[in-house]
Amino acid sequence: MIVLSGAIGAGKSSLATVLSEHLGTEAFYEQVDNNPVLPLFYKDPKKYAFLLQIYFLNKRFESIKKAMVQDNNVLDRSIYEDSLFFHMNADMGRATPQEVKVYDELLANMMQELPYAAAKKAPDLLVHLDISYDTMIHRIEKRGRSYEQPEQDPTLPEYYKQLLSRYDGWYDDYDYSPKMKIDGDKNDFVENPEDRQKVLDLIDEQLRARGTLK
Ligand SMILES: Nc1ncnc2c1ncn2[C@@H]1O[C@H](COP(=O)(O)OP(=O)(O)OP(=O)(O)O)[C@@H](O)[C@H]1O
Ligand SMILES: Nc1nc(=O)c2ncn([C@H]3C[C@H](O)[C@@H](CO)O3)c2[nH]1
Repeated sequence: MIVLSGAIGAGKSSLATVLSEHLGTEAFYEQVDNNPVLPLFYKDPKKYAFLLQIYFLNKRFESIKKAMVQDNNVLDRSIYEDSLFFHMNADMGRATPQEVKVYDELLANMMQELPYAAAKKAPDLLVHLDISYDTMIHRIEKRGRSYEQPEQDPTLPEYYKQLLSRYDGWYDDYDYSPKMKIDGDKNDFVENPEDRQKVLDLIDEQLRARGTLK
């Protein structure tokens, strides 16, 4: 299983589609448009942060179990980033220490079950999409989910900045699997065929080195 990571609008879903088509495997997408809790969270984060996190954790675990049955299936966000999101929200006062404790223990418990529920415990490769703040805002606007737009909520730019800054340390510390970084500012794998090929070649190279691509 290949897992993608990156901040909001980094291009994970887009790359999941491109990469899974290239490899002839299946992509598993985060529950967004059909997620009943996400708009509630953006409207009232303090009330819904914990519920949203449990929702994502449950869906992510379900996707991992399905994705891990075949080499090179692509998951468009890692379970480890959910924890990054939640701890940031908790630090902002949107979850209680008790909720954090319950979440952390539930996550640890579920991760222990993973080798029994799925074929492996960790991904074969993490592909991180690195983007700047300007790119993040531009992509969020381009995609146009109403509840994510800064004009809906003046605190969102600060939320996005904090999220991005936490991602730097998160990637450096990530050691559950081999990892690689793609410059998501410079490589337009959505519209530019040359950039797309370049990114696919970089990923193929890593997969060959790991023996999951012949
Ligand atoms: N490398 C890229 N170059 C140019 N545009 C891109 C690139 N990657 C994604 N986009 C565009 O940016 C927007 C967000 O992309 P996408 O939905 O794939 O991001 P995401 O990381 O899955 O976001 P989220 O975390 O919110 O689900 C889309 O409009 C997409 O077409
Ligand atoms: N609070 C919170 N915790 C998560 O684990 C999490 N995972 C994703 N998201 C939000 C970001 C995008 O708006 C949207 C799509 O990625 O969902 C999250 N929000």
